[in-house]
Order: sequence, then C-alpha cells, then structure tokens
Amino acid sequence: MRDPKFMIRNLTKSYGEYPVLERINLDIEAGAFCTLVGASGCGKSTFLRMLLSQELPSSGDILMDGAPLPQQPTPDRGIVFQRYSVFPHLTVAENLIIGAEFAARKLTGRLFGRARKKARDDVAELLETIGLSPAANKYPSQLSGGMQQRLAIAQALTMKPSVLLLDEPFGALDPGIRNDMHELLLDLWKAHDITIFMVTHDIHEAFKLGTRMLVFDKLRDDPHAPEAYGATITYDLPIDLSAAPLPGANGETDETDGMNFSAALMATAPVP
Ligand SMILES: Nc1ncnc2c1ncn2[C@@H]1O[C@H](COP(=O)(O)OP(=O)(O)OP(=O)(O)O)[C@@H](O)[C@H]1O
Repeated sequence: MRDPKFMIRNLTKSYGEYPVLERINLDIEAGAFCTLVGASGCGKSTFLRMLLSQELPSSGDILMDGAPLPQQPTPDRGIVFQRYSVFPHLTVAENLIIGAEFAARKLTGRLFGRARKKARDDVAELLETIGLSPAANKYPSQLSGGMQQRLAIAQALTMKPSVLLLDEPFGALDPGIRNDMHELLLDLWKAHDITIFMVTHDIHEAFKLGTRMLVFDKLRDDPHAPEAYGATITYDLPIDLSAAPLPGANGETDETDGMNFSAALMATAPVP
C-alpha cells in the first residue's frame, strides 16, 4: 500500500451562509484514479477547485504528500475542463512546448541547448502518443472536439503534474469518440504515474475508468430549506478494473442525476 497522496479531514465549503460541502474525510492513495459522481450542483467541481487551490476550504484540512496544500495553484496539479483549456492563439505544438519548456525551466533555471532539445523531443513524442502529429501546426479552432480534449490533457501533462484534475473532460464528446479518449487517458495514467480525480455524469465511464468511485450526495435534506445542508461523500467504492464490463457499457452513455443516479448505483453496487 502506497502512502496517501491526499489526506482530507473534516473539509467543509460554504458560499456565504449556504453550505455546499460538509464533513468530508478521505485518504487517497498515490496513483489512484478517483471518479467523482453525484447530482448536478452537489459540489463536485467545488471539491476539484479546492484540490487545485482555486477555492479555499471554509474549514478543515487538505494535506498533499503530508503537507498542507499550497494556497495557490501549482504546476504539479494540472486541470482539464470540459472545454477551453488550451491557448487558442497557439498552435497544437506550441501549446505543448510552452508547458514542456516551463516544466524544464523549473529544474534548470534557463532552457537552452540540450535541455531545450529534450523538451522539444518530449513534445514530439507526446504528439505522437495523442495522435496529433499531423495537426502539429494547426490552431485549436481547426480541431474537432475530441482532438482539442486530447490536446488539453496532453498539455496538462507537459507540466509533469503528480495530480490531474478532470472536470467532465469528455462531457461534450460523442460516445464513439469518448471510448477512444478513455483508452488514451488510461494509457497516459499508467505511463505517467499520476493521481487522477475526474468528475463525470456518466456512471459507466465512472466504473470503467476509476479505481475508486466517490459519490457525492446529501445525508440531510430539509424540503423547506433545500440549501440548509451540504453534500458529503456517501459512498466510497473500490472498483476492480479487471471485472467484467457493466451491461450496456459499450459506448452508451447514462447521464446520471438525482434519483436516476441513486437507482443506477443501487443496481450495481452494494451499500457498504
Ligand atoms: N463561486 C461561487 N459562489 C457561490 N456559489 C457557488 C460558487 N461556485 C459554486 N457555487 C454553488 O455551489 C454549488 C455546487 O456547485 P458545483 O459547480 O461545485 O456543483 P457540481 O456538483 O459540480 O455541479 P454540476 O454537476 O452541475 O457541474 C451550486 O449550488 C453552485 O451554485
């Protein structure tokens, strides 16, 4: 068992007087692939933004590698959103080179000679891996949605993060393209030894990709005051990647929300 990458203790987040998340306690092992699911608006993106330090907790602690999380985003935590994560005014290759050079400069101070060549070779290899070598000189607006997301994931990896945060990265893609993206993401996860947190509304995607599924829901609810309580993690399910695929998991999507989501979950996993 590897040391926890993250230790999260009594984490809460409120906006003004409204709690969004409450009493979150988790240990996340290094190298985990956590899929985050739950009804719309229950705080999944807020949780990701706290892991990135784009938002600060209202109370509680997040430790990364045993130390308090830095209060600003840092290059070792990469993020990819559903859209618009890349620089529109840079070509595909330039989008990757800018990250690779930044990461290399962190080590050497300046980047020249062999280090510069190494950074550029790494980019060429990454372009090959994500299948975008032929599009190296195109601009993001000239790419399909799937190609843009491949670029966005690759760009996040050029900074050599140890943590990758993905907020519905495939939500806007067709099911067929999503399957290709799944394979690519799993390959990159294995090759780069990163810890991944991925928000998805697609329960099959959550089971297919994750080693662990975190389900966000409210334990307490007041119908007369729906904003009185925040969500917490109600299920923390280990997933066996070698298990047989779920029925209907062949590229079909199953958008999950509220009761539909709970029904899907109850049908597929025992309550711990
Ligand atoms: N900056 C903010 N200020 C005030 N309220 C916010 C802010 N950001 C998020 N919220 C509120 O916090 C709640 C959780 O939002 P969040 O985007 O984290 O949910 P989510 O589970 O990711 O939703 P979805 O699945 O629809 O993307 C929502 O009610 C939202 O309106």
